[in-house]
Amino acid sequence: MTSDALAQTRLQAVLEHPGETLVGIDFDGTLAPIVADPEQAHADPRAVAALARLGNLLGTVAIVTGRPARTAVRLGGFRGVPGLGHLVVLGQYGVERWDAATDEFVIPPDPGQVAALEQEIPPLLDRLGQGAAHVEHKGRAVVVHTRQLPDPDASYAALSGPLNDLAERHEMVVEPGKNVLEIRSPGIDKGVALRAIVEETGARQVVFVGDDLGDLPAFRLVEQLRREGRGGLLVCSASHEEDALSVLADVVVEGPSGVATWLEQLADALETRRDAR
Ligand SMILES: O=P(O)(O)OC[C@H]1O[C@H](O[C@H]2O[C@H](CO)[C@@H](O)[C@H](O)[C@H]2O)[C@H](O)[C@@H](O)[C@@H]1O
Repeated sequence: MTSDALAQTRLQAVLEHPGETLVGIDFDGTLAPIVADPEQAHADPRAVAALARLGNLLGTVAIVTGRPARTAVRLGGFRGVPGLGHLVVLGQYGVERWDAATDEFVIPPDPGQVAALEQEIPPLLDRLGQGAAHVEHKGRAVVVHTRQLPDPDASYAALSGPLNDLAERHEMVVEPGKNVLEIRSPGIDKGVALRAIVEETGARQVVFVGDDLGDLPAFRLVEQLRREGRGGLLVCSASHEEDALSVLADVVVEGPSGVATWLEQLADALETRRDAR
């Protein structure tokens, strides 16, 4: 079968079994455009509207993000949206959770070593001539951004080794991303998070939509689920910044606006089938 035919077959399985389908979707670069200030990364309203339609059609819709769950809920504008009454947000790579149905957050305490590690970051950045880098504090993780620096790629290269060494000394790991080096605890990733919600919901078809290296474990998990006999469809939100996911994807769309269009088309197709019954 050609890859196009395979993608079509995988989509068809979703269309035929929406009630047993889980859609997992990343936030930054997928639902929200990449912008310089992480506090200004709001979800595309078209994507949120499409997710609300899908919330009435599919078994489960879950946001799986590196953002803290509270931040994702706020920047996504997900609270109180009709159709998103059962949305699940898995934040900080699955450590945190928000359920729209109860409006409850489950947020474990921050790991103790983060505070000590954070204190070392400003002098380290200064020593490396990168003192203007934006530092995002996420409680259980800390993120150094190079996007707003004069040469983001050179700064990224200069910071990568020293931040990895710092993380290692504090028994943490670096999650690389688009102009970001995020220091966080090991042991959980989006693949682990996605596996847990797939088992919890009993989903037989899993769609995952992502754009960056942090989404790779979720892509790998969907490949694994296929080997275990479940259906899986992978959608890449493509950009010039990262191409690791496009080779694995069944569907490649152009950034968050392409994702919004793809979600709208999925909702259209599912509604047409529902109305024809
Ligand atoms: O798992 P995600 O939802 O993709 O979150 C991963 C990281 O995304 C954020 O950074 C990215 O988006 C920023 C806003 O558009 C952009 O400025 C940055 O360059 C991107 O890498 C976020 O700030 C991090 O905390 C997340 O870990």
